[in-house]
Amino acid sequence: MSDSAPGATGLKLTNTLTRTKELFQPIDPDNVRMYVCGPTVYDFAHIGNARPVIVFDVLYRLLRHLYGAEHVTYVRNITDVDDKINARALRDYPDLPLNEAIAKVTKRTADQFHEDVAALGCLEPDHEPRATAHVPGMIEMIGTLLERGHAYEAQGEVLFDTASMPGYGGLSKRKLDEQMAGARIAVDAHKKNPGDFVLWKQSSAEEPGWDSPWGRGRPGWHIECSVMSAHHLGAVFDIHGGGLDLIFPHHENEIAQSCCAHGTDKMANYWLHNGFVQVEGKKMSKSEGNFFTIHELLHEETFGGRKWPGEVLRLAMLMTHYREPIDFSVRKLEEAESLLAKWPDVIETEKEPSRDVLAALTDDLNTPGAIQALHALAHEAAKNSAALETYSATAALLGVGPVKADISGLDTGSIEARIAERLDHLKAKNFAEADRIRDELAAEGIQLKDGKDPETGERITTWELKR
Ligand SMILES: Nc1ncnc2c1ncn2[C@@H]1O[C@H](COP(=O)(O)OP(=O)(O)OP(=O)(O)O)[C@@H](O)[C@H]1O
Ligand SMILES: [Zn+2]
Repeated sequence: MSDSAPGATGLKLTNTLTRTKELFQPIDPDNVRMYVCGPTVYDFAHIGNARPVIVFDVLYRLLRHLYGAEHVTYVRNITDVDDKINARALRDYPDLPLNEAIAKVTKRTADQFHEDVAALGCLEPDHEPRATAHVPGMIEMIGTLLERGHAYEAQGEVLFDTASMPGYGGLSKRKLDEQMAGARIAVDAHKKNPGDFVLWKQSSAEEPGWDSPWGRGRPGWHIECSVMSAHHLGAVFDIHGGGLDLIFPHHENEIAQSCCAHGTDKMANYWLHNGFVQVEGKKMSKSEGNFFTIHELLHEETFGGRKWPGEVLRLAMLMTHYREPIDFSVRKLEEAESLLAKWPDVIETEKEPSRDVLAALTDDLNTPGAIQALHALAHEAAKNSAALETYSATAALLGVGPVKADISGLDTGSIEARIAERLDHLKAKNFAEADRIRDELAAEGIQLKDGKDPETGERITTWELKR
Protein backbone atom coordinates (compact mmCIF):
# COMPACT_ATOMS: atom_id res chain seq x y z
CA MET A 1 0.00 0.00 0.00
CA SER A 2 1.37 3.43 -0.81
CA ASP A 3 0.80 6.82 0.73
CA SER A 4 -1.17 7.81 -2.36
CA ALA A 5 -3.78 5.06 -1.87
CA PRO A 6 -7.28 6.54 -1.48
CA GLY A 7 -7.86 7.71 2.07
CA ALA A 8 -4.20 7.29 3.05
CA THR A 9 -2.91 10.32 4.93
CA GLY A 10 0.47 8.94 5.93
CA LEU A 11 -0.94 7.96 9.32
CA LYS A 12 0.72 4.84 10.68
CA LEU A 13 -0.61 2.83 13.60
CA THR A 14 0.64 -0.25 15.41
CA ASN A 15 -1.96 -2.93 14.83
CA THR A 16 -2.21 -5.59 17.53
CA LEU A 17 -3.64 -7.97 14.90
CA THR A 18 -0.33 -8.03 13.03
CA ARG A 19 1.99 -6.67 15.76
CA THR A 20 3.37 -4.24 13.16
CA LYS A 21 3.14 -0.56 12.35
CA GLU A 22 0.86 -0.24 9.34
CA LEU A 23 -0.25 2.54 7.06
CA PHE A 24 -3.80 3.42 8.06
CA GLN A 25 -6.30 3.21 5.26
CA PRO A 26 -9.93 3.73 6.20
CA ILE A 27 -12.73 1.68 4.67
CA ASP A 28 -14.51 4.94 3.82
CA PRO A 29 -12.55 8.19 4.15
CA ASP A 30 -15.89 10.02 4.36
CA ASN A 31 -16.72 8.13 7.54
CA VAL A 32 -13.73 6.94 9.55
CA ARG A 33 -15.09 4.76 12.35
CA MET A 34 -13.57 4.09 15.77
CA TYR A 35 -14.87 2.16 18.79
CA VAL A 36 -13.26 2.25 22.23
CA CYS A 37 -14.43 0.16 25.19
CA GLY A 38 -15.70 2.49 27.88
CA PRO A 39 -16.05 2.18 31.64
CA THR A 40 -18.05 -0.27 33.67
CA VAL A 41 -19.91 2.20 35.82
CA TYR A 42 -19.83 1.11 39.43
CA ASP A 43 -17.05 3.20 40.95
CA PHE A 44 -14.85 6.25 40.44
CA ALA A 45 -12.49 5.92 37.46
CA HIS A 46 -8.81 5.83 38.39
CA ILE A 47 -6.02 7.58 36.50
CA GLY A 48 -5.20 4.26 34.77
CA ASN A 49 -8.71 4.19 33.33
CA ALA A 50 -8.12 7.74 32.11
CA ARG A 51 -5.28 6.63 29.88
CA PRO A 52 -7.31 5.04 27.06
CA VAL A 53 -9.74 7.96 27.21
CA ILE A 54 -6.91 10.49 26.73
CA VAL A 55 -4.96 8.42 24.18
CA PHE A 56 -7.99 7.81 21.97
CA ASP A 57 -9.05 11.42 22.38
CA VAL A 58 -5.76 12.41 20.74
CA LEU A 59 -6.34 9.88 17.96
CA TYR A 60 -9.90 11.20 17.51
CA ARG A 61 -8.62 14.78 17.25
CA LEU A 62 -5.94 13.69 14.78
CA LEU A 63 -8.43 11.78 12.60
CA ARG A 64 -10.74 14.81 12.63
CA HIS A 65 -7.84 16.93 11.47
CA LEU A 66 -6.81 14.49 8.73
CA TYR A 67 -10.26 13.55 7.41
CA GLY A 68 -12.42 16.50 8.50
CA ALA A 69 -14.41 16.68 11.74
CA GLU A 70 -17.65 15.59 10.10
CA HIS A 71 -16.00 12.51 8.57
CA VAL A 72 -15.10 10.71 11.78
CA THR A 73 -17.43 8.70 14.03
CA TYR A 74 -16.16 7.87 17.50
CA VAL A 75 -18.17 5.52 19.73
CA ARG A 76 -17.30 4.84 23.37
CA ASN A 77 -19.80 2.75 25.30
CA ILE A 78 -20.92 2.65 28.89
CA THR A 79 -21.16 -0.82 30.41
CA ASP A 80 -24.12 -0.55 32.75
CA VAL A 81 -24.89 -4.28 33.01
CA ASP A 82 -22.37 -6.08 35.15
CA ASP A 83 -22.39 -8.16 38.30
CA LYS A 84 -20.01 -5.67 39.96
CA ILE A 85 -22.71 -3.01 39.50
CA ASN A 86 -25.32 -5.26 41.12
CA ALA A 87 -23.05 -5.90 44.08
CA ARG A 88 -22.41 -2.17 44.54
CA ALA A 89 -26.12 -1.38 44.28
CA LEU A 90 -26.93 -3.90 47.04
CA ARG A 91 -24.18 -2.50 49.24
CA ASP A 92 -25.01 1.20 48.78
CA TYR A 93 -28.81 1.14 48.57
CA PRO A 94 -29.94 -1.95 50.50
CA ASP A 95 -33.41 -0.50 51.11
CA LEU A 96 -34.25 0.27 47.48
CA PRO A 97 -35.67 -2.15 44.92
CA LEU A 98 -32.66 -3.52 42.98
CA ASN A 99 -33.50 -1.84 39.66
CA GLU A 100 -33.73 1.56 41.31
CA ALA A 101 -30.53 0.97 43.24
CA ILE A 102 -28.72 -0.04 40.04
CA ALA A 103 -30.00 3.03 38.22
CA LYS A 104 -28.67 5.20 41.05
CA VAL A 105 -25.22 3.59 40.97
CA THR A 106 -24.86 3.80 37.19
CA LYS A 107 -26.12 7.39 36.97
CA ARG A 108 -23.88 8.57 39.78
CA THR A 109 -20.83 6.83 38.28
CA ALA A 110 -21.44 7.84 34.67
CA ASP A 111 -21.98 11.50 35.68
CA GLN A 112 -18.74 11.42 37.67
CA PHE A 113 -16.89 9.86 34.73
CA HIS A 114 -18.11 12.58 32.37
CA GLU A 115 -17.07 15.31 34.77
CA ASP A 116 -13.63 13.70 35.25
CA VAL A 117 -12.76 13.20 31.60
CA ALA A 118 -14.03 16.66 30.63
CA ALA A 119 -11.54 18.04 33.16
CA LEU A 120 -8.84 16.07 31.34
CA GLY A 121 -9.66 17.97 28.13
CA CYS A 122 -11.30 15.04 26.32
CA LEU A 123 -13.90 15.66 23.63
CA GLU A 124 -17.13 13.76 23.93
CA PRO A 125 -17.47 10.81 21.57
CA ASP A 126 -20.10 11.06 18.82
CA HIS A 127 -22.12 8.25 20.39
CA GLU A 128 -22.06 6.86 23.88
CA PRO A 129 -24.35 3.81 23.86
CA ARG A 130 -25.36 2.11 27.09
CA ALA A 131 -25.61 -1.65 27.26
CA THR A 132 -29.06 -1.53 28.89
CA ALA A 133 -30.42 0.20 25.78
CA HIS A 134 -29.20 -2.59 23.49
CA VAL A 135 -30.39 -5.79 25.11
CA PRO A 136 -32.83 -6.69 22.27
CA GLY A 137 -29.89 -6.42 19.83
CA MET A 138 -27.86 -8.74 22.05
CA ILE A 139 -30.67 -11.28 22.20
CA GLU A 140 -30.85 -11.14 18.41
CA MET A 141 -27.11 -11.65 17.95
CA ILE A 142 -27.06 -14.55 20.42
CA GLY A 143 -29.96 -16.10 18.47
CA THR A 144 -27.94 -15.81 15.25
CA LEU A 145 -24.89 -17.41 16.88
CA LEU A 146 -27.05 -20.34 18.05
CA GLU A 147 -28.60 -20.73 14.59
CA ARG A 148 -25.20 -20.74 12.94
CA GLY A 149 -23.83 -23.37 15.29
CA HIS A 150 -21.44 -21.07 17.16
CA ALA A 151 -23.18 -21.23 20.51
CA TYR A 152 -24.93 -23.76 22.73
CA GLU A 153 -27.11 -23.82 25.81
CA ALA A 154 -25.94 -25.49 29.01
CA GLN A 155 -27.19 -25.22 32.57
CA GLY A 156 -29.21 -22.06 32.01
CA GLU A 157 -26.43 -20.32 30.12
CA VAL A 158 -25.82 -19.67 26.46
CA LEU A 159 -22.13 -20.13 25.74
CA PHE A 160 -19.98 -19.30 22.74
CA ASP A 161 -18.44 -22.45 21.27
CA THR A 162 -14.81 -21.42 20.70
CA ALA A 163 -14.02 -24.67 18.85
CA SER A 164 -16.60 -23.69 16.20
CA MET A 165 -14.39 -20.84 15.01
CA PRO A 166 -11.19 -21.91 13.27
CA GLY A 167 -9.51 -18.51 13.69
CA TYR A 168 -10.31 -18.12 17.40
CA GLY A 169 -7.36 -16.64 19.27
CA GLY A 170 -6.03 -14.64 16.29
CA LEU A 171 -5.73 -11.35 18.13
CA SER A 172 -4.09 -12.58 21.31
CA LYS A 173 -2.24 -15.38 19.47
CA ARG A 174 -3.46 -17.88 22.02
CA LYS A 175 -4.29 -21.38 20.97
CA LEU A 176 -7.26 -23.24 22.34
CA ASP A 177 -5.10 -26.04 23.75
CA GLU A 178 -3.02 -23.49 25.67
CA GLN A 179 -6.20 -22.29 27.30
CA MET A 180 -7.00 -25.84 28.23
CA ALA A 181 -3.95 -26.10 30.48
CA GLY A 182 -4.60 -24.62 33.88
CA ALA A 183 -8.34 -24.39 33.30
CA ARG A 184 -10.55 -25.20 36.23
CA ILE A 185 -12.40 -28.11 34.68
CA ALA A 186 -14.52 -28.84 37.75
CA VAL A 187 -16.05 -25.36 37.86
CA ASP A 188 -16.62 -25.29 34.13
CA ALA A 189 -17.94 -28.82 33.69
CA HIS A 190 -20.89 -27.60 31.60
CA LYS A 191 -18.56 -26.04 29.00
CA LYS A 192 -17.45 -27.98 25.95
CA ASN A 193 -14.12 -26.15 26.11
CA PRO A 194 -12.73 -24.21 29.07
CA GLY A 195 -12.33 -21.13 26.86
CA ASP A 196 -16.04 -21.04 25.99
CA PHE A 197 -17.57 -17.87 27.39
CA VAL A 198 -20.98 -16.68 28.47
CA LEU A 199 -23.27 -14.89 26.04
CA TRP A 200 -26.35 -15.03 28.26
CA LYS A 201 -26.96 -16.19 31.79
CA GLN A 202 -30.15 -16.66 33.74
CA SER A 203 -31.02 -14.21 36.48
CA SER A 204 -32.56 -15.09 39.79
CA ALA A 205 -35.57 -13.06 40.94
CA GLU A 206 -33.17 -10.77 42.88
CA GLU A 207 -30.93 -10.11 39.89
CA PRO A 208 -31.63 -7.72 37.01
CA GLY A 209 -32.92 -9.50 33.95
CA TRP A 210 -34.64 -9.30 30.60
CA ASP A 211 -36.98 -11.83 29.01
CA SER A 212 -35.36 -13.91 26.30
CA PRO A 213 -35.89 -17.21 24.47
CA TRP A 214 -33.52 -18.68 27.11
CA GLY A 215 -35.45 -17.41 30.08
CA ARG A 216 -35.15 -14.22 32.09
CA GLY A 217 -31.50 -13.35 32.17
CA ARG A 218 -28.73 -10.91 31.38
CA PRO A 219 -26.00 -10.63 28.76
CA GLY A 220 -22.30 -11.37 29.22
CA TRP A 221 -19.87 -8.45 28.96
CA HIS A 222 -18.33 -9.24 25.57
CA ILE A 223 -21.60 -9.41 23.61
CA GLU A 224 -22.42 -5.87 24.70
CA CYS A 225 -19.56 -4.35 22.68
CA SER A 226 -20.19 -6.54 19.62
CA VAL A 227 -23.76 -5.28 19.45
CA MET A 228 -23.18 -1.62 20.29
CA SER A 229 -20.29 -1.28 17.81
CA ALA A 230 -22.28 -2.93 14.98
CA HIS A 231 -25.27 -0.72 15.75
CA HIS A 232 -23.33 2.51 15.29
CA LEU A 233 -20.44 1.52 13.03
CA GLY A 234 -21.52 -1.55 11.05
CA ALA A 235 -20.23 -5.12 11.01
CA VAL A 236 -16.68 -4.12 10.02
CA PHE A 237 -15.15 -0.77 10.96
CA ASP A 238 -11.73 0.87 11.08
CA ILE A 239 -10.29 1.14 14.57
CA HIS A 240 -11.03 -0.63 17.83
CA GLY A 241 -9.20 0.43 20.96
CA GLY A 242 -8.76 -0.14 24.67
CA GLY A 243 -6.16 -0.99 27.27
CA LEU A 244 -3.71 -3.87 26.92
CA ASP A 245 -5.65 -5.98 29.42
CA LEU A 246 -8.61 -6.09 27.05
CA ILE A 247 -6.79 -8.02 24.28
CA PHE A 248 -7.69 -11.25 26.01
CA PRO A 249 -10.35 -12.28 26.64
CA HIS A 250 -12.54 -9.24 25.91
CA HIS A 251 -11.43 -8.23 22.43
CA GLU A 252 -10.73 -11.78 21.32
CA ASN A 253 -14.28 -12.67 22.26
CA GLU A 254 -15.77 -9.58 20.65
CA ILE A 255 -14.07 -10.61 17.41
CA ALA A 256 -15.36 -14.19 17.71
CA GLN A 257 -18.95 -13.09 18.27
CA SER A 258 -19.00 -10.35 15.63
CA CYS A 259 -17.28 -12.36 12.89
CA CYS A 260 -19.39 -15.47 13.50
CA ALA A 261 -22.67 -13.52 13.69
CA HIS A 262 -21.98 -11.35 10.64
CA GLY A 263 -20.10 -13.93 8.59
CA THR A 264 -17.06 -11.65 8.24
CA ASP A 265 -13.39 -12.42 8.72
CA LYS A 266 -12.73 -9.20 10.64
CA MET A 267 -14.50 -6.98 13.09
CA ALA A 268 -12.14 -4.01 12.84
CA ASN A 269 -9.10 -3.52 10.64
CA TYR A 270 -6.82 -1.89 13.22
CA TRP A 271 -6.69 -2.86 16.89
CA LEU A 272 -4.88 -0.43 19.17
CA HIS A 273 -3.98 -1.04 22.79
CA ASN A 274 -2.52 1.33 25.35
CA GLY A 275 -0.01 0.29 27.98
CA PHE A 276 -0.65 0.44 31.71
CA VAL A 277 -0.36 3.21 34.18
CA GLN A 278 1.71 1.60 36.90
CA VAL A 279 2.58 2.25 40.51
CA GLU A 280 5.98 0.92 41.52
CA GLY A 281 6.08 -1.32 38.47
CA LYS A 282 2.60 -2.81 38.98
CA LYS A 283 -0.59 -2.15 36.98
CA MET A 284 -2.73 0.39 38.79
CA SER A 285 -5.93 -1.47 39.52
CA LYS A 286 -8.87 -1.46 41.83
CA SER A 287 -8.22 -4.99 42.98
CA GLU A 288 -4.61 -4.15 44.01
CA GLY A 289 -5.82 -1.05 45.85
CA ASN A 290 -2.86 0.91 44.40
CA PHE A 291 -5.01 3.42 42.56
CA PHE A 292 -5.73 7.14 42.61
CA THR A 293 -9.06 8.27 41.26
CA ILE A 294 -9.20 11.06 38.69
CA HIS A 295 -11.55 12.85 41.05
CA GLU A 296 -9.16 12.80 44.00
CA LEU A 297 -6.21 13.93 41.88
CA LEU A 298 -8.24 16.89 40.65
CA HIS A 299 -10.01 17.86 43.85
CA GLU A 300 -8.27 16.41 46.90
CA GLU A 301 -4.80 16.59 48.31
CA THR A 302 -4.01 12.89 48.53
CA PHE A 303 -1.30 12.58 45.87
CA GLY A 304 1.88 14.49 46.65
CA GLY A 305 -0.13 16.53 49.19
CA ARG A 306 -1.81 18.75 46.59
CA LYS A 307 -4.42 18.98 43.84
CA TRP A 308 -3.43 18.61 40.18
CA PRO A 309 -5.05 20.54 37.31
CA GLY A 310 -6.57 18.43 34.52
CA GLU A 311 -4.16 19.98 31.98
CA VAL A 312 -1.19 18.70 33.99
CA LEU A 313 -2.61 15.18 34.27
CA ARG A 314 -3.31 15.09 30.54
CA LEU A 315 0.12 16.37 29.51
CA ALA A 316 1.87 13.98 31.90
CA MET A 317 -0.01 11.09 30.32
CA LEU A 318 0.96 12.15 26.79
CA MET A 319 4.64 12.56 27.63
CA THR A 320 4.94 8.76 27.31
CA HIS A 321 4.16 6.88 24.10
CA TYR A 322 0.75 5.21 24.41
CA ARG A 323 2.12 1.66 24.09
CA GLU A 324 4.71 2.07 26.85
CA PRO A 325 4.01 1.67 30.55
CA ILE A 326 3.88 4.87 32.62
CA ASP A 327 5.08 5.01 36.17
CA PHE A 328 2.71 7.37 37.87
CA SER A 329 4.68 9.69 40.09
CA VAL A 330 4.69 13.19 41.57
CA ARG A 331 7.87 13.88 39.62
CA LYS A 332 6.16 13.12 36.33
CA LEU A 333 3.33 15.52 37.13
CA GLU A 334 5.75 18.22 38.25
CA GLU A 335 7.64 17.86 34.99
CA ALA A 336 4.41 18.33 33.01
CA GLU A 337 3.43 21.30 35.14
CA SER A 338 6.75 23.05 34.66
CA LEU A 339 6.51 22.58 30.88
CA LEU A 340 3.00 24.05 30.83
CA ALA A 341 4.13 27.01 32.90
CA LYS A 342 6.60 27.94 30.17
CA TRP A 343 4.03 27.87 27.39
CA PRO A 344 2.10 30.96 26.32
CA ASP A 345 -1.70 31.10 26.38
CA VAL A 346 -3.38 29.71 23.31
CA ILE A 347 -5.09 32.23 21.03
CA GLU A 348 -7.92 31.75 18.52
CA THR A 349 -6.50 30.96 15.12
CA GLU A 350 -7.33 29.38 11.79
CA LYS A 351 -3.70 28.52 11.20
CA GLU A 352 -2.59 24.95 10.37
CA PRO A 353 -0.85 23.00 13.13
CA SER A 354 2.89 22.47 13.04
CA ARG A 355 4.18 19.97 10.46
CA ASP A 356 6.73 18.58 12.90
CA VAL A 357 4.01 17.83 15.42
CA LEU A 358 1.80 16.27 12.75
CA ALA A 359 4.71 14.15 11.55
CA ALA A 360 5.20 12.85 15.10
CA LEU A 361 1.51 12.17 15.66
CA THR A 362 1.00 10.39 12.35
CA ASP A 363 3.91 8.12 13.28
CA ASP A 364 1.89 5.83 15.57
CA LEU A 365 0.78 8.70 17.81
CA ASN A 366 4.24 9.70 18.94
CA THR A 367 3.01 12.13 21.57
CA PRO A 368 6.38 12.52 23.35
CA GLY A 369 7.88 13.64 20.03
CA ALA A 370 4.88 15.91 19.41
CA ILE A 371 5.28 17.53 22.84
CA GLN A 372 8.97 18.11 22.26
CA ALA A 373 8.21 19.84 18.94
CA LEU A 374 5.40 21.83 20.56
CA HIS A 375 7.77 22.94 23.31
CA ALA A 376 10.25 24.26 20.74
CA LEU A 377 7.38 26.09 19.05
CA ALA A 378 6.14 27.53 22.36
CA HIS A 379 9.58 29.05 22.81
CA GLU A 380 9.34 30.71 19.38
CA ALA A 381 5.74 31.73 20.04
CA ALA A 382 6.82 33.93 22.94
CA LYS A 383 8.68 36.14 20.48
CA ASN A 384 6.83 35.88 17.20
CA SER A 385 3.13 36.20 16.42
CA ALA A 386 3.08 33.81 13.41
CA ALA A 387 4.69 31.16 15.63
CA LEU A 388 2.10 31.94 18.31
CA GLU A 389 -0.66 31.11 15.85
CA THR A 390 0.93 27.86 14.73
CA TYR A 391 1.63 26.96 18.35
CA SER A 392 -2.00 27.69 19.25
CA ALA A 393 -3.39 25.55 16.43
CA THR A 394 -1.05 22.74 17.43
CA ALA A 395 -1.83 22.90 21.14
CA ALA A 396 -5.53 22.82 20.26
CA LEU A 397 -4.99 19.76 18.07
CA LEU A 398 -3.40 17.93 21.00
CA GLY A 399 -5.87 19.38 23.48
CA VAL A 400 -2.96 20.39 25.72
CA GLY A 401 -1.87 23.62 27.26
CA PRO A 402 -3.99 26.38 28.68
CA VAL A 403 -6.62 25.78 26.02
CA LYS A 404 -10.02 27.44 26.29
CA ALA A 405 -12.68 24.83 26.94
CA ASP A 406 -15.18 23.85 24.27
CA ILE A 407 -18.40 25.75 25.00
CA SER A 408 -20.45 24.21 22.19
CA GLY A 409 -22.54 22.10 24.60
CA LEU A 410 -23.46 25.02 26.88
CA ASP A 411 -26.74 26.89 27.06
CA THR A 412 -25.14 30.27 26.41
CA GLY A 413 -28.55 31.98 26.29
CA SER A 414 -29.22 31.05 29.90
CA ILE A 415 -25.72 32.10 30.98
CA GLU A 416 -26.11 35.50 29.35
CA ALA A 417 -29.59 35.98 30.79
CA ARG A 418 -28.25 35.31 34.29
CA ILE A 419 -25.35 37.71 33.72
CA ALA A 420 -27.83 40.41 32.67
CA GLU A 421 -29.92 39.68 35.75
CA ARG A 422 -26.82 39.98 37.93
CA LEU A 423 -25.96 43.36 36.37
CA ASP A 424 -29.47 44.56 37.21
CA HIS A 425 -28.98 43.47 40.82
CA LEU A 426 -25.62 45.27 40.96
CA LYS A 427 -27.22 48.48 39.67
CA ALA A 428 -29.89 48.16 42.33
CA LYS A 429 -27.12 47.55 44.94
CA ASN A 430 -28.66 44.18 45.65
CA PHE A 431 -25.23 42.64 46.20
CA ALA A 432 -26.28 39.45 47.94
CA GLU A 433 -28.43 38.41 45.01
CA ALA A 434 -25.70 39.40 42.51
CA ASP A 435 -23.17 37.26 44.40
CA ARG A 436 -25.57 34.35 44.51
CA ILE A 437 -25.81 34.37 40.70
CA ARG A 438 -22.02 34.65 40.37
CA ASP A 439 -21.54 31.67 42.69
CA GLU A 440 -24.21 29.65 40.92
CA LEU A 441 -22.44 30.19 37.59
CA ALA A 442 -19.06 29.43 39.17
CA ALA A 443 -20.43 26.09 40.34
CA GLU A 444 -21.17 25.32 36.69
CA GLY A 445 -17.58 26.22 35.78
CA ILE A 446 -18.51 29.65 34.37
CA GLN A 447 -16.19 32.37 35.54
CA LEU A 448 -17.24 36.01 35.26
CA LYS A 449 -14.94 38.93 34.59
CA ASP A 450 -16.19 42.44 35.29
CA GLY A 451 -14.87 45.37 33.31
CA LYS A 452 -15.88 48.76 31.96
CA ASP A 453 -17.01 49.67 28.49
CA PRO A 454 -14.21 52.03 27.32
CA GLU A 455 -16.70 54.36 25.60
CA THR A 456 -19.67 54.56 27.92
CA GLY A 457 -17.86 53.70 31.15
CA GLU A 458 -20.66 51.26 31.98
CA ARG A 459 -19.96 48.00 33.72
CA ILE A 460 -19.74 45.04 31.34
CA THR A 461 -19.32 41.41 32.28
CA THR A 462 -17.71 38.72 30.15
CA TRP A 463 -17.53 35.01 30.95
CA GLU A 464 -15.41 31.99 30.23
CA LEU A 465 -15.60 28.30 30.94
CA LYS A 466 -12.93 27.11 33.35
CA ARG A 467 -12.11 23.44 33.17
N1 LIG B 1 -3.65 0.73 34.98
C1 LIG B 1 -4.20 0.93 33.79
N2 LIG B 1 -3.50 1.57 32.85
C2 LIG B 1 -4.03 1.80 31.62
N3 LIG B 1 -5.27 1.44 31.27
C3 LIG B 1 -6.04 0.81 32.18
C4 LIG B 1 -5.54 0.51 33.49
N4 LIG B 1 -6.52 -0.14 34.18
C5 LIG B 1 -7.58 -0.23 33.35
N5 LIG B 1 -7.30 0.32 32.15
C6 LIG B 1 -8.20 0.47 31.01
O1 LIG B 1 -9.33 1.24 31.42
C7 LIG B 1 -10.47 0.89 30.64
C8 LIG B 1 -11.65 0.62 31.54
O2 LIG B 1 -11.53 -0.68 32.03
P1 LIG B 1 -12.30 -1.28 33.22
O3 LIG B 1 -13.52 -0.46 33.55
O4 LIG B 1 -12.44 -2.73 32.93
O5 LIG B 1 -11.25 -1.02 34.38
P2 LIG B 1 -10.62 -2.15 35.26
O6 LIG B 1 -9.67 -2.95 34.41
O7 LIG B 1 -11.78 -2.88 35.89
O8 LIG B 1 -9.85 -1.44 36.35
P3 LIG B 1 -9.16 -2.31 37.44
O9 LIG B 1 -8.12 -3.13 36.75
O10 LIG B 1 -8.60 -1.29 38.34
O11 LIG B 1 -10.24 -3.14 38.10
C9 LIG B 1 -10.03 -0.30 29.78
O12 LIG B 1 -9.71 0.17 28.48
C10 LIG B 1 -8.81 -0.82 30.50
O13 LIG B 1 -7.92 -1.47 29.62
ZN1 LIG C 1 -15.55 -3.81 24.64
